Amino acid sequence: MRVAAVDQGTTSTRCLVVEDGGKARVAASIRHAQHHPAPGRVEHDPEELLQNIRSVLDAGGPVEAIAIANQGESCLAWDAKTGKALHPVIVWQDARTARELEALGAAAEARSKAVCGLPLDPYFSASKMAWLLKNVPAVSEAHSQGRLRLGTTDAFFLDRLCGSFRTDLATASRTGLLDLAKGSWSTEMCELHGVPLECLPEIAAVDGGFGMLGGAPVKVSIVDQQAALYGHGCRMPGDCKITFGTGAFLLAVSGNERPAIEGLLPTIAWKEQGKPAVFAIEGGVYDAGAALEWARSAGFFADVGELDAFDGPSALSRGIVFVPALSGLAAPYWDREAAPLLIGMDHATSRRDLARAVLEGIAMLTVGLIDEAARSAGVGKTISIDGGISQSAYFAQFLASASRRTIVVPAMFELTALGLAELAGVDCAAGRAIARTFQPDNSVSDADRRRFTRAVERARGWRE
Ligand SMILES: O=P(O)(O)OC[C@H](O)CO
Repeated sequence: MRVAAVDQGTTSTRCLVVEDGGKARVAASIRHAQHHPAPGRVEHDPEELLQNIRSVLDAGGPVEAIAIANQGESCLAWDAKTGKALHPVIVWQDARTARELEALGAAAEARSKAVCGLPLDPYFSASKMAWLLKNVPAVSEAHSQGRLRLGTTDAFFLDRLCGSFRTDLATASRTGLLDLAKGSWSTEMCELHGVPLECLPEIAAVDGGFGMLGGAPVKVSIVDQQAALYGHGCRMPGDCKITFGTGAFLLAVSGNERPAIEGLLPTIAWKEQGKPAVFAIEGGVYDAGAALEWARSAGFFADVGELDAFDGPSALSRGIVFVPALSGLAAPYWDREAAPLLIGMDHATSRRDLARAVLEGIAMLTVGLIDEAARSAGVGKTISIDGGISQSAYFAQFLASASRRTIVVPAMFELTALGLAELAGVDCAAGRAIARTFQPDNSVSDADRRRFTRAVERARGWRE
């Protein structure tokens, strides 16, 4: 079978054509514009994303099936009659609704955690959809005329491309509106946020079938992180992956019951037709690749090749610490007021020390996620990682040593696409070879770990 696996992510839209045996080729990859209309706001042009999906699929040529991954919590409003978007996509990184959520108070947050497993953070779609209704006249007008559709980007793409106004259970679990126990939209959460339930898409299994596109069925639709979890081959409770993209996202399979956890989040890993939903625990670092991009623009390094190896003891062990809280701190802190912190330099500190501190800071925030995951639900001794930063041998070794776990890097770079193809029925087992393995050594001490924790405490609440 030949499947076009489309990864519509935060920064680009990619299409890989994957065949049985896991043989994959990148057909096309197109970057799209990031719009920052005001501080803390991040938007995408929905028509640009749609056009990019069409273009990368065209480049892929004829296939027997299509599978699409979406960028998670990013969402928008559109007109049911014309299909026209009524506002740009509000991207998952966008924090414009922080105040509104704070005003909802602690009792509301406790209900949100109980019903959908998520805190009241602007990261999730619910408050973004509410913002659209309250602040965009075209959206409230469409609502009063019964023409409004609200959804994550997948529902918009599928509606426009295949005439199928649907989302899947895994993506729905990222909105803050899903009743995790029932697997359906929660009336209580919709009322809490002021999101009209009747404007939301129907919820399907990830392989529920989403209509036809260019003569091929869209067999699979799912969040990119969950697709990557599947692509890493994680199936059993404790199997864990971390993807280092714009942010860093840890997911660990937890089984068929909602995991009882604190700090990290229960989420749906996937739900295949005729099978029970599989749960995962999830934790994110808002800025991973994004922090590295910032470090590059600040002149800490010029080329990623410079980040593969460093001499001598870590920056952290020498007291030079970077906390990459450019967008605040996500799990387990949920602190949008945290700010980036770079501390511990002296007259001898070099540009290279700073670049190294940035890498180590990203790794240390991720170690915090691993520790939390291990505390609450269990994480195996081996963790599989992917994404841009995973290619730095220094980073992977540091992560292994700091987390006290074996870190493996698969040979296949495109794990999201691999997961999509597998969910669509392509046999990819042969494509899942491990390229590199990093065993923990004693280069990161308990004192180093405590030092980083102290730096995080200093970074918190700065933007108050
Ligand atoms: O598009 P990515 O790869 O940056 O992933 C986005 C995440 O799903 C956001 O939660």
